[in-house]
Amino acid sequence: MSVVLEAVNLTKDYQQYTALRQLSLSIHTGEIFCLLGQNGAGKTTTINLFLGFLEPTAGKALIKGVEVNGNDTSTKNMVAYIPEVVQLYGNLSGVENLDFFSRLAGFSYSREELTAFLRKAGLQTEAHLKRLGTYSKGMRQKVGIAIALSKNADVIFMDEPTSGLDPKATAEFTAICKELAGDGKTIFMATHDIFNAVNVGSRIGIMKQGSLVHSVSTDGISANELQQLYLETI
Ligand SMILES: Nc1ncnc2c1ncn2[C@@H]1O[C@H](COP(=O)(O)OP(=O)(O)OP(=O)(O)O)[C@@H](O)[C@H]1O
Repeated sequence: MSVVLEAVNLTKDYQQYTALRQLSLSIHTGEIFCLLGQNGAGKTTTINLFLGFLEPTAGKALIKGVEVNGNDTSTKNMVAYIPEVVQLYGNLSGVENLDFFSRLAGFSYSREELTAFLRKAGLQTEAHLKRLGTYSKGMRQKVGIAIALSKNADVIFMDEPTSGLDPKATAEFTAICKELAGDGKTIFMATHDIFNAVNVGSRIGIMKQGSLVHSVSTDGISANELQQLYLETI
């Protein structure tokens, strides 16, 4: 498996404060990496450095071997970002939102192709033509995933993807992530949801005050054991 995401001594300081301290990490194709840590541990900072929204103070972030540089779009084209609350147009339908955002990214798809992306993202066909304003949080998230698929992104970053989702929506989300990883997508999520991290993740990182303290495989680890490790760490 090839390395898709790499951080090499990646560091971000805000004046005197170090939000991310010498992160070194390699994530391979098809991995689902879940980053845990208390509020302020540096999870969003890590994602923003990979997305090129922030400039590192030291070290580098690479995507498929290409160094992330805020002024260069080459790595931006390889990634998609799904924020905690997916911002879409409430007056447009799911398919219209997808059409709009995929065009913005430079793609033009037929109606059949758009609905195929929505179905792949788990959105039921009956919902495709309904106004976004009527969608639940989980449904909006599925449109976010469909947008990521339509951009042909190799890596999908997610911030708090299961916060506020009910157990059924969380289970659906987990199944979709696993399917995408099986198709060769790489997923990096920041989360507080230990139980779901064990369920969905192939590897878990635990951050404390800007440092990655643990990076463990989920093979053979229970949610209770991970919770114990988390509590001992933070
Ligand atoms: N623009 C900024 N200026 C100064 N400090 C900042 C700035 N952005 C983030 N920080 C600080 O950097 C630290 C890491 O923040 P970050 O958002 O990465 O944490 P997080 O782990 O994502 O937290 P949460 O779980 O609350 O989202 C925090 O202490 C935060 O206050």
